[in-house]
Amino acid sequence: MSVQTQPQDQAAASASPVIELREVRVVHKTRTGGLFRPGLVKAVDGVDFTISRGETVGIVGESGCGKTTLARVLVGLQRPTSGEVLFRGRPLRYTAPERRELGRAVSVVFQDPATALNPRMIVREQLLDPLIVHGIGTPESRDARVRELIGLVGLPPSALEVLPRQISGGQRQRVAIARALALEPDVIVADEPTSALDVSVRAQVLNLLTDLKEGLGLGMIFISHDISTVRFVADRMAVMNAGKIVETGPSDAIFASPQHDYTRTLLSAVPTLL
Ligand SMILES: Nc1ncnc2c1ncn2[C@@H]1O[C@H](COP(=O)(O)OP(=O)(O)OP(=O)(O)O)[C@@H](O)[C@H]1O
Repeated sequence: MSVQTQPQDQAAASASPVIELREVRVVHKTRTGGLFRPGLVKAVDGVDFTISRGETVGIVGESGCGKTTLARVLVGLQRPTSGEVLFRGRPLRYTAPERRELGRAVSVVFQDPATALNPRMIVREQLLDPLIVHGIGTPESRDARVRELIGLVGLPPSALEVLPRQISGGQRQRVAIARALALEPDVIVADEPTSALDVSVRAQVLNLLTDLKEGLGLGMIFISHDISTVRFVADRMAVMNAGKIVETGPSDAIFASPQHDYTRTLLSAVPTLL
């Protein structure tokens, strides 16, 4: 099943897809098959998926359904076992220059900012790092960009001078988001970006992500096990179960009238106020 662009996403419809997956499968080898006999897990099982600038698509499914493996395919960290990945319309061959270009165009925000950031580098260095690695700008323009980035995520310039452990979990995730924006990506993949945070700061980080993608016209793939959070962020969602996308459509329509049994199960776990 593919995730199609809706009429309300006119701008996105006219933009060409940044990433397109066609019948993508990823099979992992595991050690659980028995002695001398590795088992195989179909983590992603025949997924079609498209994302363009300006579009937000949520991916929802319970733990182990293949969301993170799919995210890794989307950012080029995982090669599919079969199927095709198109990057800006061309089949990805995973050459070093292509991976570099993909790394610039599609960035990722992971669940836990504590592991995404280097504990020994101050925030300024963490934000400068991608700019230096990609040879972008002069020392002066990089400094200006770093100040701009920290402002974009709602932190004061003084936050540039601290180590990750000197700020809160929510502030660390803001730094991770700033880092993900450093190379002006077309698409951000946010993989459970609020799951490791205190409940009290989750909404702030979600609001920041939605404001940024609207302000910057980014594409966003928002991944979560929580269907209510996905609905809050994404106009459209893809429901994933056992490696397959079993249902896709506007988030409100899926809430109002789920078509697949698995989606109904996810919705039955959503608390209501009545
Ligand atoms: N590197 C790996 N080697 C072997 N099996 C793996 C590997 N990565 C994932 N798997 C297995 O593939 C399946 C999908 O895992 P994946 O992490 O993509 O799902 P997920 O929906 O993101 O789950 P979670 O939210 O728990 O991370 C699971 O059965 C998992 O155990």
